[in-house]
Amino acid sequence: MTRSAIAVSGLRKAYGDKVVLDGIDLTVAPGSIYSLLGPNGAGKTTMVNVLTTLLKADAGTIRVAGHDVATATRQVRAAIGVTGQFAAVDDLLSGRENLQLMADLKHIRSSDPIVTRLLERFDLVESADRMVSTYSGGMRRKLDLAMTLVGNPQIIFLDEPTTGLDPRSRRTMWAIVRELVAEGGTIFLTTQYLEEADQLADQIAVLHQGRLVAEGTPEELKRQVGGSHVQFRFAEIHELETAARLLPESTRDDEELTLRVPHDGESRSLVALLNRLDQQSINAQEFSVRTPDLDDVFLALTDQTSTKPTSKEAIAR
Ligand SMILES: Nc1ncnc2c1ncn2[C@@H]1O[C@H](COP(=O)(O)OP(=O)(O)OP(=O)(O)O)[C@@H](O)[C@H]1O
Repeated sequence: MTRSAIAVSGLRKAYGDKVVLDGIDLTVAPGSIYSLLGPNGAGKTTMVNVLTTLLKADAGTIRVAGHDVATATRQVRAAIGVTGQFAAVDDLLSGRENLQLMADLKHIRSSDPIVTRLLERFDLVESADRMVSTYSGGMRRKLDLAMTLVGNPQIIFLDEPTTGLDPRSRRTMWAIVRELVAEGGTIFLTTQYLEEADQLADQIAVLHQGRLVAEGTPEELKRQVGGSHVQFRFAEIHELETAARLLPESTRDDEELTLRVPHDGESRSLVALLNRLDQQSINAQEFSVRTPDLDDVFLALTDQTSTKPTSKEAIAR
């Protein structure tokens, strides 16, 4: 059996009487991307800090790269790289100097070729000798990740690596993350962006109120909230009532005047459905066909049913 890159059992962590992680079990397969998804304050950074030896757990067994984080801190640190939300980058040094400093900290001799390769890889050659204070947010994130890769860590922790980045920089970052995994690395990624987890992760875990409320592949999680459906909105309650009687498989929302009808996603059955309504002279003010996305999963799991996030990507706080 292949050894897990990360194996966590019964992890608990509280700050005073505030329990942040309340019995977490998870395993991460080598060479995969595992995404821990949760809104602000869910405990994602706390989890990363425990797994990367920066913070002691109150209870539980945690092995990273086969080493116990409580007793083999040095071995764990040698096997991992961590890119934090607040970059460890020094603003008053150039990009090249930051990378060199990291190589020195890791006691890497003759680091020049390594630094040059990383600058090339992250498209930072032109700005390599400029002070980091002049870099854009996207460039800083790339430099931060480049610094994490100094010393070729087996397991890379990315704590919200794209928060605050524009869509183009976010996509560049995703491409880099995919490359790292293609090269055999293991990624533990925290994010509050559903789209990011959907795009990148092999396994997603949803963290809510200290517990993992769901775990699975993006497809498995989407399946949990059911299949596609058509949603109709009516102008009058009597139209909703007539439509609901006609379509007993539907679920209705009297306040919103909407009706949700399960649907197989095919155009022919959509036409048949619309015809059934039309034959009874029922006219919906609007309708939409929806396949479940991770927004639905998150809202269903955490019971935040009142409002849908305005951006498809972001989970509402
Ligand atoms: N050192 C600390 N002392 C007390 N409470 C803390 C400490 N660090 C974090 N917390 C609290 O623990 C909870 C989890 O915080 P954490 O930073 O792990 O969440 P997060 O999911 O990473 O959030 P974000 O997305 O906002 O970074 C929050 O309520 C936070 O206020």
